[in-house]
Formats: sequence, C-alpha cells, structure tokens
Amino acid sequence: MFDWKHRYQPLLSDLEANDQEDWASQIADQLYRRFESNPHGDLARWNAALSALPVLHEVEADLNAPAVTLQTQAPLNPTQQKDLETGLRGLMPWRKGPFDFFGTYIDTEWRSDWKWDRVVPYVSPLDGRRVLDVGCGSGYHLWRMAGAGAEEVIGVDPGLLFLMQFFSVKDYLSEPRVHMLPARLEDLPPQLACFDTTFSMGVLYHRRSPLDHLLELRDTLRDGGELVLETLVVDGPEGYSLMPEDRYGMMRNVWFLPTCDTLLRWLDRTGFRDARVVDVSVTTTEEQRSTDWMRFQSLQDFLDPDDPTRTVEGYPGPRRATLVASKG
Ligand SMILES: Nc1ncnc2c1ncn2[C@@H]1O[C@H](C[S@+](CC[C@H]([NH3+])C(=O)[O-])CC(=O)[O-])[C@@H](O)[C@H]1O
Repeated sequence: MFDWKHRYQPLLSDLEANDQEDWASQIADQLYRRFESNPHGDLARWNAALSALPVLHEVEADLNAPAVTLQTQAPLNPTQQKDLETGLRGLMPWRKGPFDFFGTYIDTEWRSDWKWDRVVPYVSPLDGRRVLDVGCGSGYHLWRMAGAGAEEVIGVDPGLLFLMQFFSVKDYLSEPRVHMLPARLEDLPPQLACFDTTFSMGVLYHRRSPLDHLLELRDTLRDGGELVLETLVVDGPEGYSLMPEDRYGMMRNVWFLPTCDTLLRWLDRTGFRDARVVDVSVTTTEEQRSTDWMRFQSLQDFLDPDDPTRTVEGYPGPRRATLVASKG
C-alpha cells in the first residue's frame, strides 16, 4: 500500500512545529480518506509502478535545467534501466514536464518549461519565500520553484496520478523543502495567510466560480504577498467573458474565459492591488502535443483542421495571459 504516513511525516511535523496543528490534522484526515478509507481504483497499480523504480543512492538533481534532471555518478546497470522504464511507463500518461530520469527523457505532453520561462521574469525573486502552487499537476513547477531558491514549496492538486509522478522524483531526493498534497485549493483551511507567493496556473477556467477562486487565493497569502495567475483569455471589452456552451477545445469543465481587462477588474474587486498583465501567448501545437509518454489526443486534435486559430467547437483558440498582483 502507498506509504503516505512515512512520506508525509516530515511535512506534518513541520506544520505542528510552526503552530499549524489544525492544518496538520486536517491534512492527515484527508490523506487517510484518499489512501485508506476510499482509495482510487488505480492506486494499487500506480503504487506498484512507483515501487518498481530502482533504488539508487547519491542521486543529484538539476532543478534549473529545462528538464528536471536526476543523475547518479555511475550509469544505471541493465536491470536498473529496465526497472526504471517499467516504473515510469506504469505512471503514464505524463502530461506536465519534461523530466530526465538518469538519462531517460520523459517528453511530456506539455513543454511546461516554456510556461516557466514566460512567467519567471516577472515574479518577485523566490529566494527565501514560502510558495504555494495551486493545480501543480505532476509537480514540475514545484521543482523549478525550489531551483529558484524558494525556502518551502507546497503544491496542491487533486489528481492522484500526478501525485505518484511527483513522488517518482521526490523519493530519489533528500529535498525537504518540496511537498505536494492531493487536495483542491478549496480543501485547504480558510485564511491560511502564510504564503509569500501563490501561483495559480491553468486552474481559473476550470472553476465554476472564478471570483471565489481569486478570494481563496488571496486568503492563502500574507499581507503584501504576491499572486501569479495564468489562465485562458479571449479578446473583447472590459467586463466581457466567454462561457462555452459545453466543451472548449474538447475540455470539459471550462467555465469562464475573460478578457485581460475583465481579469484586472476581477482582481481589483477581490482585494488585489498593482495587478498587471505581464504576458499573453498563444498556445501552440509545439507546446502541447501527443508524445511517446502521452499517447492520447492533444491540442492538434482539439483545433479546427480548416482553421487552426479556432477550436473544434468554433471558439477562439487557446491564448493564455499571466498576471501578477499583490494582496492589498
Ligand atoms: N480546485 C482545484 N484546486 C487545485 N487544483 C485543481 C483544481 N481544479 C483543477 N485543478 C488541477 O489544476 C490542474 C490544471 S492543468 C495546469 C497544471 C500546471 N499548473 C501548469 O500550469 O502547467 C491545466 C489543464 O490541464 O487544463 C490539473 O492538474 C487539475 O487537476
């Protein structure tokens, strides 16, 4: 069974030592529910894949390279190489990355490093900061945040396969600064007010109530803390946002695609100050595509073949804005 007690003990002890006993006991309850009282149907299979990964010593990491990289001095022997392949293949599909496990390159569906490169020039330096990443996926950006010098990084994402992918990296590293919880933002205690920087990238459009999402993000931050928000946007006047009739680019659960000016208004109304748009980029089929490690359909299949500037449903194709704001 997935040994969550052992893996989460350091985080729970840290929180207790920092007067966050309530949060620690809430996390322990949530973990118990997810792993023991009501486990996901695929958990045993994913755990077997994680357990298949070879035990290796003196692993070093490069958290500043485009692919989060793990390496050892000596190359892996053929048995270790085979076990590595079995374990990593058992954790497919790999969507957010890339990663390099001891020379095995995981070409993920997304070039998440491209997003990081777009965002990081505009973020206050992360050195010494306590950082939250909401909707962290496999945890790719968590490792890059630690590489950028953050003192502590916590990711939250409800996806359990993502969590298993996170532990496929974490189990190799003695890296006490980086944690991931299988939870939604809404599952965190209200008014945490303890993070210096909170990222929400690729989540807002999945929320039926985007303003509540912004309020919940604000409540995670200390006064003056920084929000980094990245989400899908459309053209149009202030106040406008697109609500797709059903799917958007074949994705279910897409609710609001605002204009940049609407987003600035939303941030103002939810208690942020100094909000600014720092980047707007079209998502290309080079950035999001099927690979050997994610063999399902991807962006190319979600765009109109006769007009790739539009989704198959006829909406404007994906364009993402990054905004930075402070808790007012
Ligand atoms: N309420 C929620 N709370 C926390 N996580 C959530 C919630 N709802 C959805 N998610 C999670 O947010 C992530 C959004 S993906 C962005 C990944 C990364 N940030 C990226 O920018 O590359 C974008 C996409 O694939 O559309 C998924 O992993 C969800 O499980």
